[in-house]
Amino acid sequence: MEQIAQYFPELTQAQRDQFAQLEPLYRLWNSQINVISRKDIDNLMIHHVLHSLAIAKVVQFAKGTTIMDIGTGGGFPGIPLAILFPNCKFTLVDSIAKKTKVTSEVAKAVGLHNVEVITARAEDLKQEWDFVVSRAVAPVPKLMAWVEKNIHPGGINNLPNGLICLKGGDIKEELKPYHKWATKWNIDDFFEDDYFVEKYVIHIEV
Ligand SMILES: C[S@@+](CC[C@H](N)C(=O)[O-])C[C@H]1O[C@@H](n2cnc3c(N)ncnc32)[C@H](O)[C@@H]1O
Repeated sequence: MEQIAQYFPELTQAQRDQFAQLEPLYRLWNSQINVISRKDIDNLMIHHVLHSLAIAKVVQFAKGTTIMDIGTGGGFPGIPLAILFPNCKFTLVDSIAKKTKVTSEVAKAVGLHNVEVITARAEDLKQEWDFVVSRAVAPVPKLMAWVEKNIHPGGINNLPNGLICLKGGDIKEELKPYHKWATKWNIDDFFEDDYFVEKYVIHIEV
């Protein structure tokens, strides 16, 4: 928990309590349904929770903003973001029901009233949101092909509505078609752990 508070000192006690609940909850659920690599569960707070929160270092979602997390798996980046932004509405989507079961149970146990969880394929979603967020799901062109229809342009935030994804390694090729609309931030400028070297937050305006 202190690893999170160090970078987000303005957390309320309620949010600190919610973040602190994540580790025991994910340990319990992950022993039944694998949503995080078993080798990585000891690194939950840095590799999964803090990594998800890198998005909050590039955009402070305003009250009422709607956000969809596509391919949320066990709830990343959606669950940590929903704790951090209690006045925004999050829809967490994955095509695999076993994974959305874990996400729903964690959201319920933590008392997140700003989260709905849907089992569906991205391609079939009809609803619209301000932002779509995503980690480790598909290359940017594929993500955009799936979800561009679900993002309405404009918005009330410091970044225009669009796709925000967490990416790593060499992403030059996948960003090429979007170079006019994409912005990239190095996560190791925000957080000190070596895990964040060559990891990026990417925003693409619609
Ligand atoms: C590698 S996991 C990443 C999970 C989570 N975002 C994370 O970072 O821990 C990729 C997830 O994307 C989901 N997924 C892949 N294609 C999808 C699609 N077309 N629609 C919805 N979910 C999809 C998979 O079911 C899987 O749970």
